[in-house]
Amino acid sequence: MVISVNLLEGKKVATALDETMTKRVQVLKEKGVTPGLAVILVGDNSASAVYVRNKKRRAEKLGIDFQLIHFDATVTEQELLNKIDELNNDPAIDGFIVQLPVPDHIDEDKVIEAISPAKDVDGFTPISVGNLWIGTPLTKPATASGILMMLDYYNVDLDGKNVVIVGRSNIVGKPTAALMLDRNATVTITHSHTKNLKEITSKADVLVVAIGQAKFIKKDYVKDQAIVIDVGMDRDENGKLCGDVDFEDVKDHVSMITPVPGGVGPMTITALVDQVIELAEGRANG
Ligand SMILES: Nc1nc(=O)c2c([nH]1)NC[C@@H]1CN(c3ccc(C(=O)N[C@@H](CCC(=O)O)C(=O)O)cc3)C=[N+]21
Repeated sequence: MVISVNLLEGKKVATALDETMTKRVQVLKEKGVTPGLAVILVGDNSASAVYVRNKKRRAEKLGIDFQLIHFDATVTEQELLNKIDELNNDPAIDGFIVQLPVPDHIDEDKVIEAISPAKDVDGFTPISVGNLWIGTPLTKPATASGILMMLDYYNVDLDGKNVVIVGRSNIVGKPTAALMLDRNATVTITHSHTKNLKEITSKADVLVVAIGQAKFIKKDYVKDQAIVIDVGMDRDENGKLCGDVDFEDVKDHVSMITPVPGGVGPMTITALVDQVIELAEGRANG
């Protein structure tokens, strides 16, 4: 008998959760409130364009007003800051994000700090990050939140589990650690200077990988029957989309694993639109 690997199918979970979210949007519309999401995209990064297109598709499917503000790569920092100020004060916009990365001549920290924490659906402003770490989140970073929504869907209990996160980015590694700590997991964050990485990752009950290196994690990094969450969006030697985990190498060794594509990516978008709907619900209820 061939036992096939248990996939954490983000794409299917996302579709299942869309139903409840669509209903929430309908209830809001009956109250005269349409959730509004804006995305600021700077330049022509082709990966960013794909992600933004996916966000637009999902938002519109749910009945959310979606506004794309696309600036040329040559936009000045001040023009970008002016647009952010405008969105901060636009009552039709419940939340917005500035798709990262921005071009080098623009100070990313300055841009993020200009976003009103009340509309920061990425959860990237210093106020949002502080609130996340003290356990009173205003908004939650979408990838981290999407990972938890997916684990909840599959009834994975994190309490007391050994979680190892590979990658310490502000967008994924750190916020995922914060949310999992809140679920009483024992969390270790590893990174490029970590010594004996393999020894640490192979003790993980749940291994989260977000480093942006194609197929970096092989079988010998993974504990038998571990749960593996692959946040990577990389290209393999043939230019095919793949993750940070060598799926074929580890798949017979793990209890559950996210595919790439179809895993964390769609859940990131689910978490983003969920956040926008939640803010709109706050607006509707005054
Ligand atoms: N301010 C900001 N917030 C973000 O949330 C943000 C960002 N900047 N910059 C880039 C990363 C990346 N990200 C993804 C979203 C959707 C997919 C997604 O839909 N992935 C599909 C396939 C995509 C494809 O076909 O290439 C999948 O995994 O099945 C992936 C990655 C959001 N990010």
